[in-house]
Amino acid sequence: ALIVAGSLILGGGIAAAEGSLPTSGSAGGTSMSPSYLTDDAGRSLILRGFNTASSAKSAPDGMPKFTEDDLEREHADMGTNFVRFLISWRSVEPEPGQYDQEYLDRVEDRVSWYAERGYKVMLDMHQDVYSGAITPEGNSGNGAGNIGNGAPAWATYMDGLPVSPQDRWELYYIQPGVMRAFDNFWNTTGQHPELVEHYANAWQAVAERFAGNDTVVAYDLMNEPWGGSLQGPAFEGGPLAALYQRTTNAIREVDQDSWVCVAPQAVGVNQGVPSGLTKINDPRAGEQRIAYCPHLYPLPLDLGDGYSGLSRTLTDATIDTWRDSVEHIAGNVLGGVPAILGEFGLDTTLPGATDYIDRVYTTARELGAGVSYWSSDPGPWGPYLPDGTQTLLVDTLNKPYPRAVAGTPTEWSSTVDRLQLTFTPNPAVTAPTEIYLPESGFPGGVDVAGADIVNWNPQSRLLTVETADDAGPVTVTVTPAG
Ligand SMILES: CN(C)c1ccc(C(=O)NC[C@H]2N[C@H](CO)[C@@H](O)[C@@H]2O)cc1
Repeated sequence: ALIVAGSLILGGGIAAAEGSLPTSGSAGGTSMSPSYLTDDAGRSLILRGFNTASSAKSAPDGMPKFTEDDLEREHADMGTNFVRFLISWRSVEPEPGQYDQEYLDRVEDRVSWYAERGYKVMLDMHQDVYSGAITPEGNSGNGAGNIGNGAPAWATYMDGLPVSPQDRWELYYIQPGVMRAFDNFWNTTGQHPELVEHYANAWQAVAERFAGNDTVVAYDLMNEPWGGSLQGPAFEGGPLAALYQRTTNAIREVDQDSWVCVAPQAVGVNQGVPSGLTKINDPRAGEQRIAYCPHLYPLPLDLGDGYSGLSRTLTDATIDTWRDSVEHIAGNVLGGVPAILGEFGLDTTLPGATDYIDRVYTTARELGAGVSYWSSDPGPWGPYLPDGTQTLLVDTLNKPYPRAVAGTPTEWSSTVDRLQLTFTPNPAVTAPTEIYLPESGFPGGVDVAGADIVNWNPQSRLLTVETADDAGPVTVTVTPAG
């Protein structure tokens, strides 16, 4: 089943995505007690940032149109601490078995921009519609494209099947040539067992470069997977899980510490349909460092009414079922792993946009999930228009949040001028808890109840606090100085 913009199109030869929306309550999941990625000091990370950037999809050099000054502005305006940074298989492995170290140098340069500002980076092996090589006009070079992107041309086997022009980019997914390219990649055809091997080895080459880099905290193995002729649990629990396991094993040969993030299939699950993803085992010693990275794009939002009226009601229902599925997959299926909302976003000019964004961040906060908003690219979806004008997103996102917690957070909430955090300190963590405070709510000094101030830096907007080790759950309340 192909779901696009308010309509459901049943594509021929495709098993409809299985699984029905849970009618009420949890989708069989148990409300998970959130777990978190941690930094080298052992602090629980609460990650807030952007996808950067869609412009990388068609760039010959694989880099986003995003400068260090752009990052400086984002950091100053919103205090973000995370990025889902788009990389591509075509750029990593331009020819079979040849890994482009100059491309990885360019990625490492960008990672250093984030490192200098205290960010964590998740590398996203991005694809949409398999590859730019699915159409001659869409392919600006070895799979760089703005219709499709991701796979290199040499890994794109359409077997001569057609790909005709489509009004909407999403519809290219069910074009015969694209379906075949995916079926060959997943080896559903039995003709190309080598492609998933190349994919896993390309990830190993990336992990080899960043294994010792503390800023790169996670690898998002595949963006919005599409199973071609295979859909739903048969795909997610079959070739998708197999690719994730093979790639995790390959990464762990060179990198024991980064989190491996696995995403469900996009169609259906982005819209709240329960995922059929199955367990991925982490061969590392100690705690499993697998994370779950779903996306959220409620279909009703595309009705054009934005987050208002019936569209809002249906969107809320979607968020509820989506949350149940996240709790079930992250909490039960994958074994109590952290979640990162890898993508969500909307046209900020739509009615109710601020309320929708707030609703999603509240859901993420309750799930203990990180968030990377789609996306930092200039335009009405993002924080800035092409002329640099701020959209409502900047003020909506620029709120206090705990960035790194010296223990396990149990709940937190904030308004522009108040933050409250309850957590159970971890005596093994000696680093202080770090909190971001926007200038709009904290123009001067700060008052802290429930903890001792270690430092307050009005330039970086970072407050650090510490609590007595032997305390049980502590509640820290931060307000502007009286
Ligand atoms: C038919 N298929 C497989 C399909 C259709 C639509 C999307 C989508 O809108 N995804 C949401 C956003 N995510 C990408 C980047 O990852 C953006 O281009 C989309 O707006 C995905 C898959």
